[in-house]
Parts: sequence; C-alpha cells; structure tokens
Amino acid sequence: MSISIQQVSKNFGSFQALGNINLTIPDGKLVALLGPSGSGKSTLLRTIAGLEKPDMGRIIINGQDTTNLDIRRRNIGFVFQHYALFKHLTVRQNIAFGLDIRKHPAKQIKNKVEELLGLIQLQGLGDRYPSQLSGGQRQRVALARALAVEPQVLLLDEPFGALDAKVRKELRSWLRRLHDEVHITSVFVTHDQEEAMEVADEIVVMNHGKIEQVGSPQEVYDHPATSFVMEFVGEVNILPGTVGLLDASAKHDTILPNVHPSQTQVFIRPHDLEIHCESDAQNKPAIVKRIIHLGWEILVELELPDGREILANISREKFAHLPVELGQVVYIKPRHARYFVDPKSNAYTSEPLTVNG
Ligand SMILES: Nc1ncnc2c1ncn2[C@@H]1O[C@H](COP(=O)(O)OP(=O)(O)OP(=O)(O)O)[C@@H](O)[C@H]1O
Repeated sequence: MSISIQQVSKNFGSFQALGNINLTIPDGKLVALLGPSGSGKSTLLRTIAGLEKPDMGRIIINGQDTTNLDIRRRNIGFVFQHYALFKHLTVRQNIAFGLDIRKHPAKQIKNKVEELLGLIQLQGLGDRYPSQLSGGQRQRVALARALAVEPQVLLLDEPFGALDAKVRKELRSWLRRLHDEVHITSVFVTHDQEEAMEVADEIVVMNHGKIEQVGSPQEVYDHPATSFVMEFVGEVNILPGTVGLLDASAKHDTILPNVHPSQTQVFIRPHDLEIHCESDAQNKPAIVKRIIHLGWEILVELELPDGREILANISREKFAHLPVELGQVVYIKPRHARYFVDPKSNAYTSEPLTVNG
C-alpha cells in the first residue's frame, strides 16, 4: 500500500513544524524519516497516522484520501518508543488484543498469535507478562501486536530509542529481516543516521520541517543534495574554501564556472583524505596530532598550518605502510571533495568535486 503525502503543512501556533511536505512512499518499502531533534519527523509520522491533522494538504493511503478519515478506520499499525504493552495481559493476550476487540473467531486468533510469536522469535515466552521481558523483547511484542490486525501500513516512532546500544543494534537487523518477510509498507522515525542507513530502503532526510533529500542510503551518503545532508549523514570535515586544500585541482573551475571553492565551504569525508609522507605539487602539509586505533581502521587527527583540525580515516593496511608518528609533518590531499552553493544565489549545486582525477 503506497502512501502519498501531498503539500502537507502543519503549524503549532506560529511555529511551522511541517512546511509543504511532498513525499511518496512506495508499496512494500521500509522508509526512514531521519533528522535532528525538532525537525518534524514525529509530526509527519503522526500526521500519516491521523494523530495530527494537517493544516493543509492531503494524505493518500492506497489511493484513498485519508486526511479526514477517523484514526480507527485508517488501519494503521503504530509502535512507539516506549512499549505501550498492557501490563496485566500476557504476551499472547497482548498480541491478541486488537483481534479480540474486533471479535475475530477464537481459533483464528490463536493461530495468528502463534504465527506472530514465531515471527518475533518469542515462541517460549507467550505466557509471560511484560514485566518478565527485556526491553528488546517488549518492543518485539509491541511490533507483533501492531502486525496482528494486518494493518495497511506500519509506523514506528523511534522504536528502539529507549534500548541500550547493543540491543538496539540487534533489533535493527531483526527489523530488516522481519520486513523482508512481511513486506508491509513501513515508515520509521530515527535521529540515528547509522540506524537509518542499516535498516531502510529509502531515507527521507528532514530539517526544520522540510525534506532535504529522499534517496537510498547510498544516494544520500554519496550524493548528498545539500550541505545539511552531507553533514548529518556520515562524518565530514568542513573547511573554509580559503584553506587552499583544493587549489591544486584544475577541475573545479570547469565544473562550477561561476564559483570558486575559496568562496564557499569545502566538505571532505575523512576516508577521502589521503596522507602522504612526501610533498608534491598537489598536496598540503599538516601535523599529526593524534592517532586513534579504532580496530578495523585508524583515525588520524591532523592540524593544518592555520591551526584548523582535519580528520583522516585510513585502513589498517594502509596505515601499516605509512610510517607516521605524532608531531610529524605529513602531506594531505583529498581524493574527493564537495562544495555547496547557497540555493538562493541560483548557483546551487551538489556536484562532486573530483580532485586529481
Ligand atoms: N503538540 C505540539 N505543540 C506544540 N509544538 C509541538 C507539538 N508537537 C511538536 N511540536 C514542535 O514541533 C517541532 C517538531 O517536533 P517533532 O516531534 O515532529 O520533531 P522530531 O523531529 O520528531 O524530534 P525528536 O527527534 O526530538 O522527537 C518541535 O519543535 C516541537 O517542539
């Protein structure tokens, strides 16, 4: 069931929480709404659910305009950050809840509950009460309860937000596998870019109540449409163009004839920064300030001649062949860099700047 959000705006008093949102969520996809706190993710999710009414615009689910449809008639499954299980009901009774109140036949309910217990891998725990479950297990039950009534779409608001990092990580891959089994159109809210990258088919990056970009995890990472997306999704060094790291490139002028990188900020991913021991015409000197071993890669903190810091990520293998020490002067060169020009200036671009081929 696809979801089409058309020109949706929502204000709280004079504050605009959503500004003219247009978004299509294709049938069967798992889509993440990603953005910083206050960017409007939950408001958008709650608007799809019918928990908020938009001031303007329409929400079409499976071809039906649901904008003014009562929440109970939207057939939407909702999972919140804080497990809203009924404490006095067992796991089985919790999962059966929606089917019981819809007066489904007992045999059908029993079969459905057992099927869902299998799906959430909690077969042996059906008779426990929520207080006898871990946080992760409770969230899985909450998900099974939402799925029991076979909703058209599933909406999840920071479903793993209250769990510790390890359980969170386990549940992410579990959610991905579960979605691959049930293929229900799902939208989940997160402010964690790694979570969005790992779980979602498509990521909707939001900022200040607006959509900055919609794309696959790879698209938003490799081809960020705006400087905000580049900064929010993945690590990045942001330097004034005047720092001169790109002066060696002859290519930038041809890509953006009207704007020189020195007139704007330059964005360089730490893994796109090469470190050399010898100087040449295309690299720039920097001092090694810190070397951090992260296990599978090495993070090198460098200081540029003007005192600015810049980070480089290099693989263990490369590092083994690079005899760098603290305080040493090395020579750095970005493999790729990007710069963004204010869209209001009409010279907006997200074109990559390929340095040295
Ligand atoms: N009922 C409300 N009344 C007034 N302001 C609200 C209401 N709900 C949300 N807001 C405001 O709208 C903005 C967007 O809130 P929203 O919860 O959608 O953000 P979010 O991106 O989900 O943030 P978070 O990650 O912190 O949950 C925030 O500034 C919030 O304070």
